[in-house]
Amino acid sequence: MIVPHKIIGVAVVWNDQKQILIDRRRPEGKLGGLWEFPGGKIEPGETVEECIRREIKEELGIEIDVGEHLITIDYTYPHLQVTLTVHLCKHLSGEPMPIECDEVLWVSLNEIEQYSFPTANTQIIAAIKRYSQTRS
Ligand SMILES: Nc1nc2c([nH]c(=O)n2[C@H]2C[C@H](O)[C@@H](COP(=O)(O)OP(=O)(O)OP(=O)(O)O)O2)c(=O)[nH]1
Ligand SMILES: [Mg+2]
Repeated sequence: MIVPHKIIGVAVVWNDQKQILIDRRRPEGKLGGLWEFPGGKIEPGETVEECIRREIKEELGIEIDVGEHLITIDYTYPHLQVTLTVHLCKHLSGEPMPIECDEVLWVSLNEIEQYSFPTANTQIIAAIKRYSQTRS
């Protein structure tokens, strides 16, 4: 069966306390109620970096600095194929607000396992852990 393919820019946003921003998807729909890293579909003519900066402003009302590419994940759910292009980002200003989601939260890398993410995110979280080990 052919499923739709979405290309998504995804932000791993760090603050000065070495916490990461996660948001909870609205309860309705596929993957409802799960936590994710903020992001969304790349629009025509937009770079991944531009997409990520725009989506984070739209969804959470904050300004970020979009930094280096962390990992790209291709994953196929029963209903959808996603390509998640993940960048490491730095929080610049603004208090995150749940504009298009249910909840937003700053979490430490140690706490992140306590939250339920879509299956594709397992690889993202592993990559964040590898990255933070090489840095410390
Ligand atoms: N933003 C984000 N999306 C993720 C993650 N993991 C994951 O599987 N996804 C999937 C869920 C969605 O199907 C897709 C993101 O698409 P989207 O944000 O543009 O669209 P959506 O499903 O929330 O809703 P819509 O705008 O299409 O109505 O990628 C993640 O960590 N962050
Ligand atoms: Mg989204």
